[in-house]
Amino acid sequence: HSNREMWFQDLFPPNMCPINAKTNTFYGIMFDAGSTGTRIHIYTFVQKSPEILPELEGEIFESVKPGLSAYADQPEKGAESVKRLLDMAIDAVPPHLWKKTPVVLKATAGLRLLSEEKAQALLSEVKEVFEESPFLVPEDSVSIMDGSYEGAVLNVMWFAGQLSGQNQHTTGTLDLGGASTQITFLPRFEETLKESPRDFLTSFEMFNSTYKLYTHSYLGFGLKAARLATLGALNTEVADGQMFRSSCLPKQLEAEWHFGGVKYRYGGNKEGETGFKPCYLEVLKVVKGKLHQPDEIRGSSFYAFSYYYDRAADTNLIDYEQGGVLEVRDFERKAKEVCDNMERFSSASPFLCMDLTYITALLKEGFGFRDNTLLQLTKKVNNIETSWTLGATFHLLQSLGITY
Ligand SMILES: Nc1nc2c(ncn2[C@@H]2O[C@H](COP(=O)(O)OP(=O)(O)O)[C@@H](O)[C@H]2O)c(=O)[nH]1
Ligand SMILES: [Ca+2]
Repeated sequence: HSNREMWFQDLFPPNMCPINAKTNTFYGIMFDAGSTGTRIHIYTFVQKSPEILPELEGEIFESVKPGLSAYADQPEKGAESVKRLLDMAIDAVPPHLWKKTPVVLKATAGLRLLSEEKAQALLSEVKEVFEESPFLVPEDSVSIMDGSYEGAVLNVMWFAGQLSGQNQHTTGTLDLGGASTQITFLPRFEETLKESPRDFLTSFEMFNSTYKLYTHSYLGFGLKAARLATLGALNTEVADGQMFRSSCLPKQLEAEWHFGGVKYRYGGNKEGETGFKPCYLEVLKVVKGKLHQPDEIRGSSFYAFSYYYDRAADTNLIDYEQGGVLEVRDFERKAKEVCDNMERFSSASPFLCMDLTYITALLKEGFGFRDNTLLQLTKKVNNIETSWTLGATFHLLQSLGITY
């Protein structure tokens, strides 16, 4: 279908062809440079007339691991991983639209955790790759994204009903990345606006509407950063051969782990305690009192993405393809099951107990959700990855005047 359309457009420029007179097809290329991987999203939009919003027609998605921050000391190699993904766009976008197709990379928490100097070196190598490509390179095309923007574009997408259809009961979105975590919702009560820190509230314009949002990104509270925090290894100088131990890990375990360009040695409590109870106490130190708890969300339901989804799927709480609906207490039940029977889960990641326990503590003690708060776990809707990248691309196309 799309091949025919391209053939058609090449022969008859849209403005000369009566059938096509009002149909406008355009593309947007958005890179998500996350802490654990780099992903390219190539979106196709179709706008049938100036009065209605463009529709998302399709997406091409590809990803590579590790993320850019793993190339902290080899920025050129990092940029190379971006170039390989960008080559896909050369094939995906028809040549006559290259110059009108913007390419943007937004880095999230992984780069925020690097030194300014190393992060900038990576970004400028990537910028060079973009400049050498045939695509439109807007100003600020390569940057570290503001955490609240990340939350906003993810949430607004859902509210605009572009993807989700009508779901009036779900108030907001939760995203759990490797290095940071976001919470975003549309406040319903005046009280929430009054008692929230000022920088947690933002106005956001999209789809010709203004949304007043509560949104915050907690840096260092992503799943992988939380592992380090639980081990006591986050933001510390790691001495050579230093060993970090936790009751959340299998007793006999001793291993190595690379994150953000640093090598960590970690292991279980050989002699001491292991299991859910001591683990929960360890993890609690990481979250307790560290997050703002808006009253009105305690019993609301939320969409939950990324590692919430991945860990729920890993432990069969939801179907890997379909997703599902869970209560907060389901994560706790599963955390107990895994932590109190670590031998039985030895084929899974050694961090499974810690991850599930962290998710439980983050939801209950961090955000203050109730045991029966509903979480809607979703990965794809109509075959489109649910990601902030779609909202950000839409926003970008609007600001460049590429849509009508
Ligand atoms: N559905 C979906 N999940 C994604 C996508 N990109 C990343 N993720 C998830 O995001 C998590 C990793 O977070 P990451 O983005 O690397 O770290 P961050 O920089 O802290 O946000 C994992 O759970 C991934 O499965 C995507 O395009 N679609
Ligand atoms: Ca992310």
